[in-house]
Amino acid sequence: MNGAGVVSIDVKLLDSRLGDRPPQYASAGSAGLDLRACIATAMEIGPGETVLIPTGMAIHLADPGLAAMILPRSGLGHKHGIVLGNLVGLIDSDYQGELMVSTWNRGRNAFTVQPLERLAQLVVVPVLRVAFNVVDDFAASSRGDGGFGSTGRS
Ligand SMILES: O=c1ccn([C@H]2C[C@H](O)[C@@H](COP(=O)(O)OP(=O)(O)OP(=O)(O)O)O2)c(=O)[nH]1
Repeated sequence: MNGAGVVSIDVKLLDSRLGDRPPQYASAGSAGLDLRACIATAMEIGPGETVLIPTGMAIHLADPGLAAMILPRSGLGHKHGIVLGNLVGLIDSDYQGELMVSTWNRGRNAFTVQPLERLAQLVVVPVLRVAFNVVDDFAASSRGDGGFGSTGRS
């Protein structure tokens, strides 16, 4: 991490249309980096259809203490029903292949993705890796095994 709290990540730009500029944060407070649809021509996605769309870039997080998540863009999801077929894409720190966006049209109308359209966003997050300690009983907690609405609706 550099002095500005920024983590340096290796990136390969696989599509010449991206030039030599990797995605940039849109504002000082942005958490996500927009991923573009690196498709040759406009692509119609019918209602209920899911297609795998390449982003033209690969990253190598390298540090097992990092992961990245591909998340939907809220405007596309809310207005057009364009979300992710896997709901969230999890990018492992040792993955070096092209980032792909499983693009699901959960809406009622066809949607046409344009070449280089900003389709989804990438968020890099810290990861805690754990070692499991197998036990017969847990130390008591106030919740115990209550879940799935055990505290009521409101
Ligand atoms: O939306 C996604 C999700 C995953 N990946 C890449 C990065 C990730 O590290 C790799 C494997 O993802 P995951 O472990 O979720 O896939 P899997 O279905 O469990 O396959 P595998 O057996 O390859 O792990 O695929 C993407 O490019 N986009």
